[in-house]
Amino acid sequence: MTESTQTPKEIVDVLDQYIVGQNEAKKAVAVALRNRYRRMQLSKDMQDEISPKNLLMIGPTGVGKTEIARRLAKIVNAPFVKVEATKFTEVGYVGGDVESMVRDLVENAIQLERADQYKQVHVEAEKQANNRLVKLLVPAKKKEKRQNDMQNLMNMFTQMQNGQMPSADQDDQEDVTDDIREKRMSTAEKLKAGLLENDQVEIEMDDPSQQPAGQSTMMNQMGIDLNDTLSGLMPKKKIKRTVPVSEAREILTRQASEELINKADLYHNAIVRAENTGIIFIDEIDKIAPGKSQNSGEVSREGVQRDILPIVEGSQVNTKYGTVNTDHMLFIGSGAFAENKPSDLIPELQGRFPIRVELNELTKEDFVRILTEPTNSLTKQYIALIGTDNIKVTFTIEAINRIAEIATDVNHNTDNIGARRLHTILEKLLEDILYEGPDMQMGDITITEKYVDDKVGKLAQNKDLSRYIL
Ligand SMILES: Nc1ncnc2c1ncn2[C@@H]1O[C@H](COP(=O)(O)OP(=O)(O)OP(=O)(O)O)[C@@H](O)[C@H]1O
Repeated sequence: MTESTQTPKEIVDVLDQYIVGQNEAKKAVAVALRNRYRRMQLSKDMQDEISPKNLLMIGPTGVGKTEIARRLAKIVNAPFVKVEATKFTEVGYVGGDVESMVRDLVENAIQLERADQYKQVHVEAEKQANNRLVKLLVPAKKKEKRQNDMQNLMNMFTQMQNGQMPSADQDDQEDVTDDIREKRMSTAEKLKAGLLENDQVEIEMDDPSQQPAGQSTMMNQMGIDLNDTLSGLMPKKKIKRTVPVSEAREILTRQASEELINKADLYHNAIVRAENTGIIFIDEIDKIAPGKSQNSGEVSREGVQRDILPIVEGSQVNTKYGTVNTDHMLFIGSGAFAENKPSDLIPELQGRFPIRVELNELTKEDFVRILTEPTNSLTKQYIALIGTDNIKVTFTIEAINRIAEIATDVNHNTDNIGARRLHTILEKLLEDILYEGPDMQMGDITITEKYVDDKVGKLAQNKDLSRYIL
C-alpha cells in the first residue's frame, strides 16, 4: 500500500463537496499529504534530512477541523484516528499510554485492509457460502459415530500437518445418498434463481460474547493481546441462529472470507499502510500547553508533550501485529488556542508542526450553505429519514435562512459551538414530525419561515431556555 497519488487540487475538489469554506485549511491538508508522498519518493539519506511537515489547525469548536481531517483520510482510504490530547493528562495515565494512538491507528488499518482483502476473495467466498447453504437446506444423515471419530482425527491430523488450526469439517461426516444429491442440485438451482431468499436456515457462528474484552493497560502498552493469544489455543464457542437465507449467505460469506484471506499478509499490509498513509488527529493540543486553568492532580502538561514528541518525531511502537514505525505518519494537531498560543508548546513539538492554518468562525451565510450544499447535508439527511415514513419534506429558502440566523444568534448569545448548533436546532424543529409522522398520514410538508419561528424562533429569544434546548 503506497501513498495516494491524488494531487492537492484533486483532493481539495473532493473536500469541497463535503465541507463549506475553510479553503486555507483544505489546501494545507492536501499539501501536507502530498509532501509526505514527495518525501517518500526521495532517497533514504534525503528522507532523513527532511523532517515531516505536520500541520496545526487553529480555530474555534465546530468549524470543520475534524471533518476536514477525517474526510481527507476517507478520500485517500487512509487509516485515521482521532485522540483527545487531554486524555493523557487525566489522573492515572502514564507516559507510555500515548502509544495507544499508534495502536488504534493500526487497528483501523486492519479494518481497511480486511475490507480490501474481503473484496479480493469475495467471489470465491460467496461460492463457498452458497455451497454451504445448499447443505444446510438439504442436510444429509450423519455418519456412524465411530466412523465419524476416526474421520475427525484424520482430518485434524492433516490440518495440523498443513499448519492450520484443527477443526472438524461437518461436510466430511455426512452420508450423501443419491436422493440427497439430487435434492441438493435442485436446491442449488433455486438458490441461484433467488427463490429461497426468505427461507429460514439454522447457521452456526462464533459466540460474540467470547470476543476479546478489556485487558490491562500494561499489556496494552506492551502490545500484547491476551485474548488473541488464548483464542489461538482454545476452540471458539459456537452459537446457533435461525435466519433467512439472504442473511445466512452474508454471514457465511464473511466466515469463508475470513478463512480465505492470509492473516500474515493482512497484518503485514496493515502495518505498512498505517506507516505510509496513516493520519493521527490530535485534538485539543492547545490544552497540553500551559494556560490559565490547570486542575490539581492533572498529569503535567509539559510531560504529556514530551511523551507525544518521540511519536511525532518518528519512533518504533510495539503492537500485537508487529513493530510500527511512525516516521511517515501524518499528524494533525488541532485546537482553539483561545487561552494560549502555539508558541506555548515546547519548542521541539512546535518544530514538528510547522504548517499552521487558521479556520474561520462560521457566518450565517456559511450556515445556509452547510444546510443545503454538501453531499448528504443535514437537511438532505432529515428529508431522507422522514421520507422513510412516506412524508415528503421540503424547506423553503426563507426557512433555511431563518434557521441559519437563529443558529448564529444562539451561538452568539450562549456558547459558540459552530455548526453543531444546526444539529440541535434541526432536531428541535422537526421533533413533531419525527414523533407523530409514522402514525399520521401527513403527506407533503413544507417547512416555512413561520414554522421555524413558531418551533424554535421564540425559544431562541429566551437565553436561559435556549441554553438547555437548542
Ligand atoms: N465548514 C463546514 N462545512 C460543513 N460542515 C461543517 C463545517 N464545520 C463544521 N461542520 C459540521 O459540524 C460538526 C462539527 O464539526 P467538526 O467535528 O469538524 O468540529 P471541529 O472544528 O473539529 O471542533 P472540535 O475542535 O470541537 O472537535 C460536524 O458534523 C461537521 O460536519
